[in-house]
Amino acid sequence: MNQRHDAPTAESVAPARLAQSRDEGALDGQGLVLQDLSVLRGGHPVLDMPGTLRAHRGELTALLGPNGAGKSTLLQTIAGLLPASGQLCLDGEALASLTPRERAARIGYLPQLSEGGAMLEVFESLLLARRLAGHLDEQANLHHCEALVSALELAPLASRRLGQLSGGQRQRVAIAQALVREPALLMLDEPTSALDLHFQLAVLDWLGRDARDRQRIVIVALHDLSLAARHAAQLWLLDRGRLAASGPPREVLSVERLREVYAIEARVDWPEDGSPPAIVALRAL
Ligand SMILES: Nc1ncnc2c1ncn2[C@@H]1O[C@H](COP(=O)(O)OP(=O)(O)OP(=O)(O)O)[C@@H](O)[C@H]1O
Repeated sequence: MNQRHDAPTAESVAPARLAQSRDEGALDGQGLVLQDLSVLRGGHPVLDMPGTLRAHRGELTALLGPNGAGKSTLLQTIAGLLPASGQLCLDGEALASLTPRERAARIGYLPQLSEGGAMLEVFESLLLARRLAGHLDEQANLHHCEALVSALELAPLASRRLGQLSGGQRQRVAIAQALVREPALLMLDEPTSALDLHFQLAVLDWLGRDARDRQRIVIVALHDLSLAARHAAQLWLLDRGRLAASGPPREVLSVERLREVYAIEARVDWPEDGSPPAIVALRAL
């Protein structure tokens, strides 16, 4: 197997040659800013991201990279679940200075696998998630949950218990549970992994629209490059714990870069008529 797909090691996590240049050095201002971030797991370096990276309000940012590249580690670090060195600022405020309660109110994080609450009904679970996030106006809560149920096509499931749902249905409810809290920063780790083609498109459409309408920062870890290219305003591409590239999809997703990072031969089509891009993996190298 190609060495590129090996887990990062102390040797492979060298300082990234390509540091993000947008907003270099700016920790203030709107959005999420990461600066000189590095993370150890089990005593080994798994993320090393020198430079400054910003996720903007109102935009969907897709986090890409092969297995073991560090996507979940990065999201867990931003969520405050892993210690890191470097700076993390949300709308100009250091995340480290927030209390756990403040952090929980402002940051929503949906892990790759989320279980629990099997006996709760879908609608009840949304109301509970919203109340736990500190939204106490019951009328507004009902209204908000109903709107979300409709938007994510959950109405037929509203009174079903979570434990009785299929994997894809459960995943859609988990996305709704994260959204219903209305965090300023929403991070979802592979939220479309169990969804059929209709819901992959519908959910990402909705997340993009929600980011724009509510000026939310949304970061989504994805493996599907076509989905990322179609829905994200910018991409962060990780490779063995380093930032290989960041920027608009058309700049990041070149045939050469996919060969280098994913060890694949790919076809990358950006239709001139503005229709969605198609990225097809042709062969593993
Ligand atoms: N609990 C842990 N303890 C020690 N090392 C870990 C732990 N979890 C992950 N790692 C290591 O951290 C590195 C990054 O893993 P991470 O889960 O962030 O990758 P990923 O990009 O999300 O991968 P995938 O696409 O497979 O989900 C890998 O080398 C992995 O082996």
